[in-house]
Amino acid sequence: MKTVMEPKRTNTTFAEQPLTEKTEKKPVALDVKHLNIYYGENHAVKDVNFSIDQNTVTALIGPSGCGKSTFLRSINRMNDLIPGARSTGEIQYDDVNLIGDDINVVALRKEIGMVFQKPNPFPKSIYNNIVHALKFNGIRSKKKLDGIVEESLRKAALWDEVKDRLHESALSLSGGQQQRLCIARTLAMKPNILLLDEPASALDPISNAKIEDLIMGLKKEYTIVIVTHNMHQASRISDKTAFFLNGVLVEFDKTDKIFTNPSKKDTEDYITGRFG
Ligand SMILES: Nc1ncnc2c1ncn2[C@@H]1O[C@H](COP(=O)(O)OP(=O)(O)OP(=O)(O)O)[C@@H](O)[C@H]1O
Repeated sequence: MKTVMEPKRTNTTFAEQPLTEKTEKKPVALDVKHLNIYYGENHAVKDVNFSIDQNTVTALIGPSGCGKSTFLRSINRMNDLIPGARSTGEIQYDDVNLIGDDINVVALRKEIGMVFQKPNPFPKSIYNNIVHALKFNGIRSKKKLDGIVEESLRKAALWDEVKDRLHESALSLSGGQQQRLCIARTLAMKPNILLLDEPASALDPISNAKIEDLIMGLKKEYTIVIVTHNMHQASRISDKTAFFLNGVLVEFDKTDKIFTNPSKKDTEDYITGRFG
């Protein structure tokens, strides 16, 4: 696996820095230990401990404000952008603590990509949405860029719908297509882990189903962590489910177990809709 430690300076630019050698994938993708996240005085994530296996889909569920998105954003350091946010503890990834001080956040976000609730394509062509970051990272060969565009769009189950209109504006796509384009854009960076923050909640049921199928297919190649408010979606697509409440990880287990025989009463109350 690639590493996200601050790369050694060479005569290439910072953005072009290679992410160093690949070694064998470990069975655990992310190992979270005593993770605490604060916004000023607000203790939003409280002493969370669990590990996420490679090539699985993990659903994060829980009522609004329980810390799901905060936890998700901490994995690729998006919380760094929020004034007053700070974290303690560890998120181990390939023997590197992702919340440590010595992390190259640019490299980290290539390896751990994120897709948000609202599709946010650039106001550029479909093609340029995919190649934008690749060009920034020094890839110039048209043949290579064309290849990555096709590969990413195929993986995101969008190629057949857009292959004849690659140079049209991404904004001309439907919401569901835009979201698959955003997934393709993330896949073009060749990540190991995909973080999805309610990626289908703003979409119609057919687009939602396409995104769910896509996620289930992508886990062969990627480790996926998804925040969802949709219990049916969590039970359909995830292997494991983490239930958060008031910043605490109440229960983490196989999805079947969480939805059929949870160990904690709070989990049962939440999944059966008796909560709040
Ligand atoms: N940018 C921010 N600045 C300050 N506090 C924040 C910020 N984002 C979230 N919080 C606080 O952190 C806590 C957890 O919020 P978070 O958004 O992580 O919950 P969530 O479970 O993802 O909620 P939702 O399901 O509504 O998206 C809440 O108390 C919230 O007010």
